[in-house]
Amino acid sequence: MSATEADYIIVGGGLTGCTLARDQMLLITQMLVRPSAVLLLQGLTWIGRIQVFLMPQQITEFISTMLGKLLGVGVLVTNLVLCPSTLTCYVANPEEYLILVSTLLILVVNYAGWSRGNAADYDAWGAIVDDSRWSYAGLLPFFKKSEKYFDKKADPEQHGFEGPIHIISTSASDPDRQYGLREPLLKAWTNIGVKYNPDPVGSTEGISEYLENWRDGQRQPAQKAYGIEGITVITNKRVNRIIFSKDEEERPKASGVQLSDGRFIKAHKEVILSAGTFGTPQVLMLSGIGSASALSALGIQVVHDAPEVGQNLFDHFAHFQLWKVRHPEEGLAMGNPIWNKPAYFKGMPCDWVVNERVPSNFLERVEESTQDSDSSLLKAGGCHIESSVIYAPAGIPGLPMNGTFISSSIMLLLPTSRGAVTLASTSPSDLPLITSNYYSTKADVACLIYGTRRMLQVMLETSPAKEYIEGEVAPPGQAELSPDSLDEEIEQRIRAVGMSHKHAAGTVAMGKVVGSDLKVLGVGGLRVVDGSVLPVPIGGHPQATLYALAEQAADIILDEARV
Ligand SMILES: Cc1cc2nc3c(=O)[nH]c(=O)nc-3n(C[C@H](O)[C@H](O)[C@H](O)COP(=O)(O)OP(=O)(O)OC[C@H]3O[C@@H](n4cnc5c(N)ncnc54)[C@H](O)[C@@H]3O)c2cc1C
Repeated sequence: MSATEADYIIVGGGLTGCTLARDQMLLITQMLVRPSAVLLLQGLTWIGRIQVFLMPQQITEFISTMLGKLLGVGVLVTNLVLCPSTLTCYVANPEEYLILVSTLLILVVNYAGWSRGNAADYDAWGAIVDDSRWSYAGLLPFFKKSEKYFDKKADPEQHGFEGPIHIISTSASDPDRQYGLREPLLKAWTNIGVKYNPDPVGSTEGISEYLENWRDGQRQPAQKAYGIEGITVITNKRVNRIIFSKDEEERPKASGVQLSDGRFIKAHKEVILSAGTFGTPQVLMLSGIGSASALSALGIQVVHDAPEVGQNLFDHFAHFQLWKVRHPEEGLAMGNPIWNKPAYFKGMPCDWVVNERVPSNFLERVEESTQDSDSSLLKAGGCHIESSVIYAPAGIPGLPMNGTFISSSIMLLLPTSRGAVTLASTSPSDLPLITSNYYSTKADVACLIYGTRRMLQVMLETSPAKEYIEGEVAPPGQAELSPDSLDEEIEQRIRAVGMSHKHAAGTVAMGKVVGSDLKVLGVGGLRVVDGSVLPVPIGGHPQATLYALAEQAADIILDEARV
């Protein structure tokens, strides 16, 4: 087949798109239409541009330094625009991001943090869509299929050892990767009552080693892990819209896509959208699938009235804090000469992840005072807060990387706030509008205050961590926080500096816009396989879940194709 037709067209070559493509290549000819979420780096004075939607301006300095250290090159991250109303960032001009130069190093922007959600989170998903394939037990074979877990003694009922994604812990990655705050932090968290959890699968509660998908000392993006050799790939072209014809019953059926250069690519079997939480609803709406009244108001011909397209946006909203260490000469933080060891850059400078449930008496108070429609999720048995300490001033602009500062992240695992993605205009090159609504429910406010107070207690009041921490460094214009700060003071701080953890999902929710077989309801020949289909938040970093989602999707599609 030529590049004007394919059996299956996958729109979007990000995490799920690459996974899906590889899984099906034995059976079908495919096309991956891919404007590529990559950073391109070259030489010493290189300029990189980021195409992803979600990079917060505040962390570009950290990323630049980290990448520069990792790769031994100078890195300048440019072209980012902060959209204040949404707490989300875009590149200024997504059409412009690919500057092709001779020797390119391609790097996907994703920190590689790896964790599954709690079993209860997936069980809630399976129950909502009434399909056990999306429960924890239903997804487990696909978690295992995707991973190559580093610890051969780990439970084979829970882990895979032959998959493409290499998972490794901080301590196993290199015997020389011994960060100075590792033991003090472990002891402090256990002294405050958190249990050590050696393998956070099924139940994620407790303190566990930080896990990452790195292979042989290098970050492992989806297209490298799965390999897209042999697949027809069109890069640097956006899909403007899906083209519909009619099936035998006169229902709309996706018959191909139109690219930004005007070309039409025909799909003999299916169009599969893997354009992500913002891209997928945008393409659907531009193609006439969305709220009929909103589409008509823009003059877009309605193919199927689906008011839920773009709704249900959620993210792991987070509060980052900065801390000054007492003994910078001991090499506790990035910037000290000790950090010239290559081992220290075999992943994120972090040892532990702490997953906690907010106590039930506290939650009951929240639930009594809240009207949130899905605060029931909080009761389901999952964890509500993830805390971690990073041995560098991540997320805070303007601070020197001189071995003096570290940072912490407190992340809402099961947010109850919901936002929306809508069209800004009928032009596919205009970015969609994002109304994040992050941190807008009482439950979210209460859970993040609880998590922030826990972090303050660990860092400032609990041995041995407190012996290493001189104090919190307040952002400009803000007062320092302490474990005794009032709830209102902590809330005010979070509202001033809180930000997305870049885990947005949910805008094409399963059960509302797509069925549990991932087919878009109301039309034929069209599926969605990406983070947008999650109906509810999952209390882990999304990668592990999305690889499993794409693996299961590939099975569903292959099974149907075999009939
Ligand atoms: C800075 C950052 C750090 C992160 N760190 C972590 C982490 O440490 N751990 C973790 O688990 N998760 C992390 N994530 C989240 C994780 O990367 C995402 O959840 C995941 O990539 C989502 O996968 P996806 O396939 O749904 O979408 P994506 O991977 O975003 O892929 C969507 C693709 O579609 C393309 N596209 C969009 N619109 C169109 C169109 N119209 N035509 C053609 N192509 C289109 C995009 O260019 C992109 O390549 C991070 C995200 C960011 C941004």
